[in-house]
Amino acid sequence: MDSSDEGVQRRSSSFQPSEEMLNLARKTLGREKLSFDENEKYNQVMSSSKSRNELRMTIKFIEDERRNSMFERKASSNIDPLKKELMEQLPTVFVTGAKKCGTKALIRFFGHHPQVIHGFMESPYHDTGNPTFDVKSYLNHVWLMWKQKNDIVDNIAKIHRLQEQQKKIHFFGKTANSGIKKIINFIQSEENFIHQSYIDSWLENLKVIFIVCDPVKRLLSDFKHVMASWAEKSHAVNRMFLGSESSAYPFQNMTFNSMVEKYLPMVRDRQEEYKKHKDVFEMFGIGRFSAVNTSFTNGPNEFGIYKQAPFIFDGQELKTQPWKLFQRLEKYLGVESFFEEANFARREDGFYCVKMENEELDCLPPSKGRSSNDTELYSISKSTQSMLEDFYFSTNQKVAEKFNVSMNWLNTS
Ligand SMILES: Nc1ncnc2c1ncn2[C@@H]1O[C@H](COP(=O)(O)OS(=O)(=O)O)[C@@H](OP(=O)(O)O)[C@H]1O
Repeated sequence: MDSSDEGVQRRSSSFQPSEEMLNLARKTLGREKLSFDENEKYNQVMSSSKSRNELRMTIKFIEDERRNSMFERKASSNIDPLKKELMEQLPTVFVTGAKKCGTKALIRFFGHHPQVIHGFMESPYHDTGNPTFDVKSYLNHVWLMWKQKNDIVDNIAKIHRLQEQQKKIHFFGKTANSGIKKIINFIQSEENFIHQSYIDSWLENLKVIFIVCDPVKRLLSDFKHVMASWAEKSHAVNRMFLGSESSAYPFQNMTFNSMVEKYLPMVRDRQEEYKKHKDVFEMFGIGRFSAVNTSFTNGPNEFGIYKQAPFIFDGQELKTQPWKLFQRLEKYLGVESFFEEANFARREDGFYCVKMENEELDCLPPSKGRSSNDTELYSISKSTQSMLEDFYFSTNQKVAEKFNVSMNWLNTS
């Protein structure tokens, strides 16, 4: 049995659904018609919250197994992840930060810099509990990014050009902070997994860009995306089978104000109760940016596991004067000057896009940038605003002071 098999074994042992539940869950996922007996069973399951939850866990169990086998196929694909060339392709700049603050816009637009390579996909670290397998899968994935070619990027050609000109290459990856830590811990503790000299110099030079943004607007954006996917996926399995109070869609019938009114007091004052709603817990928690404090500092000149200070900025800057932000970022990375106002143009709804050499615009897909279509559902009352501002104030202020980040929203309260 190789190490990846061990991972699958470990994953499967925690929850073992019954054959009957598996059958029901498979049919549910495949939207297959149920026989009379199965239908009876299904109604029985749905009438009790305990067995409904078991069905939900069984569906998740099947989905996890499918995903794991997909990773396994990837990890054992024709590229040997242990090959030196591949191993030495870890991102040299990680783009991370709070969800919905603009990580995609940053990586895609800054990727037009002549010294930057980025892929047209995220580089998530999937934690299956088997770090050897997970890091191999990660390496495979970044290898695909490294050599990607489409209408907008041609990485191989760009890499060749940079090598010929003997210019430094910066390889951008969009990976969550927790994943970055796991990768670093693994390659440091696993002797000879990747050449030690490579690891040492990689870590010494590794740069991290962390995006924050107004936590109230961020929360609203998260809320909108959940609501939109709820509306768009009316036939989604979750929606059909998980009942109105499911943890996947706990606020489907609420406005933003009523959602905050219900859940914020739980987050703040009644954490035990709140733990039942893990997804919502995370949704509120992200805007505290506590990951910045825990990841980057052990003291004024130490940055935790990182050797270099992070570049932290307010994602709002991507919407106002992105070229100014990009010029600061060029300095931080030590790359040649490239971006100026003329590299940008606004799309119809006001969001910026990058103007490419052929004059065409490179914009984010329309699903990004929904902030403009406000409705009653998404309005923020004064009391919601001030409750949320109070909730986020002190943790945000700490980050602003320690890392000298300008956070305009802190001055309004
Ligand atoms: N130029 C441009 N085009 C489109 N969108 C832009 C741009 N600049 C910043 N943004 C903002 O990015 C928000 C999405 O952030 P993320 O990419 O971090 O979201 S995600 O967490 O990866 O899903 C997205 O949030 P919403 O407006 O709520 O969709 C945008 O506000």
